[in-house]
Amino acid sequence: MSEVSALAEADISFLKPYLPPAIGLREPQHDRKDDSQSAEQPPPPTHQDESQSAQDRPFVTLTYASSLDGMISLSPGLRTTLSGPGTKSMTHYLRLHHDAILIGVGTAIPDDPSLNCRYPGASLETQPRPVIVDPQKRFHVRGSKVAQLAAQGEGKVPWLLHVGNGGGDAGTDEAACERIYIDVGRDTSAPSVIAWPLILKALKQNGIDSVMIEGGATIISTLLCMPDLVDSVIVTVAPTWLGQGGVSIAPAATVVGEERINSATLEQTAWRQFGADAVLCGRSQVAV
Ligand SMILES: NC(=O)C1=CN([C@@H]2O[C@H](COP(=O)(O)OP(=O)(O)OC[C@H]3O[C@@H](n4cnc5c(N)ncnc54)[C@H](OP(=O)(O)O)[C@@H]3O)[C@@H](O)[C@H]2O)C=CC1
Ligand SMILES: Nc1nc(O)c(N)c(N[C@@H]2O[C@H](COP(=O)(O)O)[C@@H](O)[C@H]2O)n1
Repeated sequence: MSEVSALAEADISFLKPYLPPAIGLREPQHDRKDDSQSAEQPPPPTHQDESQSAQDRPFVTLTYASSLDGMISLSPGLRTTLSGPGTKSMTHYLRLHHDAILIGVGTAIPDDPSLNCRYPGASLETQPRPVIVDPQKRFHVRGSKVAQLAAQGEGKVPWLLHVGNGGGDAGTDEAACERIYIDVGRDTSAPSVIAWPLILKALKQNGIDSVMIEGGATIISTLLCMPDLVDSVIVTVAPTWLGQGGVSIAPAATVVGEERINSATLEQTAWRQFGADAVLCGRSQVAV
């Protein structure tokens, strides 16, 4: 039996307002559970910055699974399952509705993820593009799960985002991926850090209109402090505590004058239970 099953109509209605606007185009027309329960309808999707986003960046969804103590893995580099069957199916439904899934190399190396969509009815055409932010070329894509799935026609060929201009020798991994080089300029104190507007612009220029950013901790924590770049946030909360020493989602502290203020807040929120887990959807609140 598949580990991922079709969502009930009420679950889909709950998620819909937080999905990229193209919703409907990729909906499999079969294998959906019937469910007469109707979810409350939050407001329709809005874009954080309509004029800028439509041109320069895709629709951005941040999504991850957290424990009750705000952790996403038991220890750095340890793949940790938090989502139950219902929220796992929800994640694959989200994957179905985005053009790309993005993770950092800090997740790609230890997790060796599949990054494909196993939702019932998903086809190769509807698969999201796996994207790995790997500025320093640390990920060996040949032999990785994501490359194997692409070779088997069960996922798309992954894109690796690097710093630079594409110079240098081609490595042995070339057939298994496509590389996108982003020039961050020479005069920078952090030469391996790519500004997020540049990452998102590169995706948009390569035809990505929606991206689901799944982690890890560094990437999610950073983007939570950039609400103008984020359209939706969808968090699975699992009823468990991972304990001290785990990897947590914690945006940088924000200080205004001499006062500590909250680092990030969601608005237009909605909660729903999927099996034993709770799912929180919201939009990043942009400071005025
Ligand atoms: N429960 C959940 O939902 C999830 C849990 N996880 C867990 O999270 C953990 C990994 O988190 P973490 O170690 O923070 O890794 P990340 O996946 O956030 O990757 C961090 C690395 O990505 C690169 N990177 C990130 N942002 C940028 C940028 N703006 N420009 C250039 N490079 C960038 C850097 O690579 P470099 O160091 O090479 O410069 C950085 O060290 C794992 O334990 C994983 O299992 C991950 C996803 C989801
Ligand atoms: N939603 C969610 N729940 C969990 O419990 C998780 N551990 C993760 N991890 C993320 O999903 C990726 C694995 O994807 P595949 O199933 O291998 O396709 C992993 O790399 C994390 O990004 N997510």
